[in-house]
Amino acid sequence: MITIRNLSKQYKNGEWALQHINLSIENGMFGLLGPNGAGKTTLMRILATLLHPTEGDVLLHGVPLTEPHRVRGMLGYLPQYFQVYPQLTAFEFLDYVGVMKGLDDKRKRKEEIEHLLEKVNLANKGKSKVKTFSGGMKQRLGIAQALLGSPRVLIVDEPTAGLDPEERVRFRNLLTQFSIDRTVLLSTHIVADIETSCRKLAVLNRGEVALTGSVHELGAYAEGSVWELEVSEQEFAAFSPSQIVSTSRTEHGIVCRVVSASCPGLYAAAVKPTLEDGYLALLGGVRHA
Ligand SMILES: Nc1ncnc2c1ncn2[C@@H]1O[C@H](COP(=O)(O)OP(=O)(O)OP(=O)(O)O)[C@@H](O)[C@H]1O
Repeated sequence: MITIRNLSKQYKNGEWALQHINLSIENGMFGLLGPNGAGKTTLMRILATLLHPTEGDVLLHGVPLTEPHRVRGMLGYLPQYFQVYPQLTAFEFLDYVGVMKGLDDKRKRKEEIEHLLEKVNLANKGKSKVKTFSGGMKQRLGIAQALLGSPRVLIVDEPTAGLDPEERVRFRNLLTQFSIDRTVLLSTHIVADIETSCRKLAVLNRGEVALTGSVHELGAYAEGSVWELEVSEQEFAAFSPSQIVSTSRTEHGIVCRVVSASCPGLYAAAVKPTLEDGYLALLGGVRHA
C-alpha cells in the first residue's frame, strides 16, 4: 500500500513537475498513465527515495520517505533508463545487485538469482554477457534485479518503451504475475500497457492527477464523445489532429474515429469508447455535454 498526500515537487529552475498529488495505491498492479513531461518519472524517483519532494509526504506500508533505509528495504525499482555493466554476465550482474541489497548469504543469493532468471525467461542466459542481450532481455533482467530480495513494492518506470510488440506483451504478463502478492506501480504513456493488466489507474497531466479510478472509468470518460464517419480528404484536413483517434482509407475517402464533445458531421455515428478514447478525451479536455 502506498499513500501519497499533497505531494508537490519544484525543480531548481522553478518548474513545478508535480502539484498536490493525492493517491492511495493498494496491492496489485496500479497504472500511472500520462504523456511525456506529465511528471511520472519525478513521482517514481521520489517514491524510490532518489529525489526529495518539495511538499507533502508518502507512506510505503506505513513507513515515511523520511526513513529512506526502511523504504529501500521494501522497494524494488526499475528506472526508465536502466543501465547494466555490459561486460558482466546476467548472473554476475544480479549477484552484484544482490550484494548491494545486503543479501549476504551466498548460497541463498545464488538460489534466488537462479529462481528469478527462470521467472523472467532468462534461465539459459545466466552465463551470457549482458552486451549480447536484446532490449527486451535487458528489461527482463532489469525486473529480475528489482525483484531481488522479494520487495513488497515494485516501481517500474516506462518499461515497455522501445520494446517490440511481442516483448511488450511478454513483459506485461510478467508484471501481472509479480503483482499477485505485492504492490506494483507501472508508469507508462502507452494505454495498452494499462488496459489488460491494471484494475486501478491514475492519469497524470502537467503535474496534476487528471483522473483516478478504474480502467472502466477512464474509458467511460469519453462516453457520448466518440464518433465514426467517412469524410473526403478536404473535410479530413479540417479536423484538429488531436481529435482524431484513428483513420482508414476507403475507395471514396477516409473513415475517421474522432473524439469530440459535439457531433462532428451529418453522417457521424456515435460509437462505444475504448480506453484510449477516454484517455484522449481526458487529455484534450473533451466531455460530452
Ligand atoms: N532535473 C530537472 N530539472 C528541471 N525540470 C525537470 C527536471 N526533470 C524533469 N523536469 C521537468 O519536469 C516535468 C516532468 O518531467 P518528468 O520527467 O517527471 O515527466 P515524465 O512524465 O516522466 O515524462 P517522460 O515520459 O518524457 O519521461 C517536465 O516538464 C520536465 O521538463
